[in-house]
Formats: sequence, structure tokens, C-alpha cells
Amino acid sequence: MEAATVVAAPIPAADAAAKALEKKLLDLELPPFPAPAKKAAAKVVAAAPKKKLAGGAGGYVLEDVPHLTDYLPNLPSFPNPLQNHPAYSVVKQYFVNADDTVAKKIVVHKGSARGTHFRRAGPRQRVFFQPDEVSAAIVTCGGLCPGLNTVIRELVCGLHDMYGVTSVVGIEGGYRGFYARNTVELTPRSVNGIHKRGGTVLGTSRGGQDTGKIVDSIQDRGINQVYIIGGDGTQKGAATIHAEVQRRGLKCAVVGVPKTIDNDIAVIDRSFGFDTAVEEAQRAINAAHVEAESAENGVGVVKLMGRNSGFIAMYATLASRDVDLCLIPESPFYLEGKGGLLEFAEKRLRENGHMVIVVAEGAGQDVIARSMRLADAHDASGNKVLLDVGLWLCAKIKDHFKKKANFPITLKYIDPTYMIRAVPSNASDNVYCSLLAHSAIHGAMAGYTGFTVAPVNGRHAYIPFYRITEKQNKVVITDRMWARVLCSTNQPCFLSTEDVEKAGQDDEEPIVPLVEGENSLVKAPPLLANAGDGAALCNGAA
Ligand SMILES: Nc1ncnc2c1ncn2[C@@H]1O[C@H](COP(=O)(O)OP(=O)(O)OP(=O)(O)O)[C@@H](O)[C@H]1O
Ligand SMILES: O=P(O)(O)OC[C@H]1O[C@](O)(CO)[C@@H](O)[C@@H]1O
Ligand SMILES: [Mg+2]
Repeated sequence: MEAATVVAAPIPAADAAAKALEKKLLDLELPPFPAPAKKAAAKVVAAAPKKKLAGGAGGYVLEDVPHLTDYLPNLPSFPNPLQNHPAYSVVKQYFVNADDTVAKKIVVHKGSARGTHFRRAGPRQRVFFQPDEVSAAIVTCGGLCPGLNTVIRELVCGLHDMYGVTSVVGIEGGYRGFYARNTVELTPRSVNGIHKRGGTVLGTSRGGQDTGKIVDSIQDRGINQVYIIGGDGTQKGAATIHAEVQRRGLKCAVVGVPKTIDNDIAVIDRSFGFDTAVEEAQRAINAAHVEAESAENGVGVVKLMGRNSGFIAMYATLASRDVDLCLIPESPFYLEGKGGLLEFAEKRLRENGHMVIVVAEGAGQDVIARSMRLADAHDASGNKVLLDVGLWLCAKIKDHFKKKANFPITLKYIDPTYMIRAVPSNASDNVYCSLLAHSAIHGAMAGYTGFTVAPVNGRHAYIPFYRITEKQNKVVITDRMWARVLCSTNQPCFLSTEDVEKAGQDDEEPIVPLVEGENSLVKAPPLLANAGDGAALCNGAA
């Protein structure tokens, strides 16, 4: 049977790109590998994070967030209007205790230190803004993510319904909208129903982060609460805005709401929209499976988002159970030779007659760059522009089987990357977004600033910006979750002992020494073979 490639919209452009890529791959006269282009210098003021740490008994550490009174000591406070709110006044213990904190690590050992804690999110007895004094602004930055509109809606409605705030504006088109665009008035009426739509009603962008101009705009417009919804880059920008607001002595709370479809923000449990994205990815995987099953030696390849972190691919694989091979940025792989991807594909096709491959867009970038000898390119925010691993992989697989006698394959490529992030959020993400927005509002009203709000071990917490931005959240390939994936797909793990050691170096928590029969297997199995040998960690397991 003839091998075929199906690429999702826009079909003509993608088809042309696929052909061009295939031609490049097969071209042996490659130009010399050029020096990587220098990353464009970010036009931002570097934030100097001032850590607010407090110690306690038993190795307890509170990594606290800034408060407006840190630099405006004489700010008056007022009773929280929620005390008289018909809905909330009947709730027993509605206000959180002043010293409630949330533990970062909840699995502890007898005698281990209590460790890092964050300030618990929620309404306080006293607030530092009168409702009619608040002038709030909301901005969305970076890529799209299901749930952006829900967060916007709940910020507007929450400010209005809980605290009686009526002055809320939207900043259009991301950070640059602060100084390049007019604001748009947001009312409960104007945002009603937007949670049923994908995208962001405010628009978004990358680049254009000019801290000086943004804070000028905040100051000129008299904005005193800024809600900044965005990913790791956005939160770094928010940190610089907060630093500048504080330097100018403005009474303005700067609040980050973490958004990332890739789930690459550290510390937090998961990001909003992630659930929806995984659910949507199932539809593409199902389609790939149906196509693959219906053809002789059918191969379905699905590319999912995940620039540096392969969480969507990992969870979509685990949820689907139809996937034979999951490739993520954190786990290097190789194609040729014993234990390589092509050998595995051949084996799986001989056994099952079809296979499904899920590949995160950031997987295998080094391998592709080497084979194509391409230079690095970056987007307006300084993020690396990725090479299309999906098209590359399809070309390699097709090429491999073309050379095999009596082994025709039918390959279908599905690229739903933008489809999974453009959909509206599902029910559980909608609830999550609402709580997130409410926690953000309570924090700002209580005078906290310079923080990101998110669940940590199931409890909402206020986390200092530096904690969120110092490191990206990545799939730990030496962790149980990735082992579960390997066990479910029975794919090779491709790792050398060196790779495993390197992966272990990033582990944040010290590894507890293994005690045979307690926290380790009684008899350690031969874990991994050398690269090139490629024996799977979980091959043969159920
Ligand atoms: N180090 C930084 N300091 C200040 N601003 C930054 C920094 N990195 C990125 N930004 C700004 O933050 C905004 C969003 O950044 P970026 O495009 O990287 O998306 P993101 O917030 O990381 O979201 P995602 O990656 O999930 O799409 C851009 O306007 C960008 O200029
Ligand atoms: O094409 P855009 O809008 O720059 O976004 C693509 C990137 O945005 C994300 O969705 C979020 O960072 C990544 O998964 C993806 O690489
Ligand atoms: Mg990012």
C-alpha cells in the first residue's frame, strides 16, 4: 500500500512545507552548520526580587509575598465588605486566618524539616482598598489557552459581585496594549457569556514588554490593581512591572494569574486549560487510531503542543491507551540502529499491524537541527521557534519503510496543535478559573502584591513571582509518571545511564537514600542499557 501523509489545516501550506522539508532531509549537499543566531536582547528592566522569608519551628519556612504596606506603611485598612455580603456572611470561617500557609511539599518523613510554605489565598478580615477607590485592569499575554475568557469574566464579576468594584478595564493585545492601545471598559454585562468562547476577548501578543511605558500607563490612568494573565514569560514581565511600581511608590497591586497550556509553570499543581487541552487531544489521537487501524501497517502520527515540557503528550497518552509511542522534549530519542525508534516501529507494526505515535512539538529538536543543519530562530518574546518534528518524523518513517521490501505502510499525520488551545475551557477548568480569579481578587483587596496565585497541593496560595519564574516545570523522566507511560506504551525508553544521571541533576528535592525492601525494589533490576542498545525500562510490563 502507498504511504500517505494527511496534514491538518491549512492543508496547501502544510503540504508544501512537508514537501520542502522532505526534500531538505534527503538532500545530501547540506550547507555547513551556521553559528546559532544570538537571542534578541529583551527590552525589559531586570527585576531584583526581594525575598520575604520567615522561619518557624521544625524547619518551617514561609516564602511570603510583598504587601503594599512594605513600602507604604501608613496605608489605612477597612473591614472586608464580604462580612455583610448576603451570600458570604453566613459562611462559617469564610475568612482565612492571618497566618494560614500552604506546604509546598506534603509527603514528609518522620523527623524531616517542615520546609517551604506559601501564604494561603483567600479573603482577609481587613482590606486595603475601598470598593469605589479601585480601578482595576486586566491583560492577557503570550499564547492562547482554554479558560482565558473565564478568568477575565470571573475577575470582572468577582470584583463587582463580591467587593462592589465597578471600574475595570481591559488592556487589549497583551503588554504593548498598555501604551499602544486604548482600554476597553469591562462590566459584568459585557463579559457575560465570554466563558463559552475560546481565545481571549482582550487579544494577546508576544514581545513589546516595555516596563517603563507600561508603568507610565498604569500611573497615568490611575490603575491600582493590575491582573496579568500569562505564562512564564508574562510572569517575568509582571515581576519587572511590580518592581517598577514599588520603586515609584504607587499604591497598585500587581497580581499574576498563571496561564500555560504546556503546564510548564513550576510549583503550581497544574495550569488552567490543561485538562481541556488533554481532553481535546484525545479526539486527535482517536482519529489517528481509527485511521491506523483501518489500513495495512497503518501509522498515525499526532503532534501536540509542548515547547519544553511534554505534559500534554504524556497525559493524553496515559488517558488514551491507544498510543504506542510518546515522544516528549525531556526524553531524548534516536531513530536508527538497535533499540531505535524505527526498529521499534517495525516491531510494533509486525505485531499489531498498526501503531499510533504522539509527539510533543518540542521533542527531538536537537536531532532535527543536527540533521537539517538549521540555525536557531526566536519569536518576539525570545522563545525558540521550533522545527516541525511531526513532519520530520513522518518523512523519516516513510523513507525507512520505502527502503524495505514487502513492507508498505500507510501513514497519516494529524496536527491539531492550535485546535487544542483554541477551544473553550471544559467544566472542570471553568470552575478552576473561577476560583483562581476569586483568589487573585481577595489577595489584591487585602493589599498583597507581586504574587502569582495558584493551587499548591490542592490549596490556593500566593506565590512570589521569583518562585514561579526561576525554573520551568518539566516532566521528570526518572519519576513514576513517565514510567507509567513507558509501561502503558511498552516503548523503548531510549535513555543511556548518562541521560538518567543528567535528568536526576534537576531534581529539586534531595533523593532519600534507597532502603532495600522499603523504598526500593528488593532486587534492583538491570535498569537501563547503554544508548544504542536502547533496552526499555518497562518493556514487557503490562
Ligand atoms: N524575561 C522577561 N522579562 C520581561 N518580560 C518578558 C520576559 N519574557 C517574556 N516577557 C514578555 O511576556 C509576554 C509573554 O511572553 P511569552 O510570549 O514568552 O509567553 P508566555 O507568557 O511565556 O506564555 P506561553 O509561553 O504559555 O505562551 C511578552 O509580551 C514578552 O515580551
Ligand atoms: O504560535 P504561537 O502563538 O507563538 O504559540 C506557539 C506556542 O505557544 C504554546 O502554546 C504555549 O507556550 C506552545 O505550546 C507553542 O509552542
Ligand atoms: Mg512561555
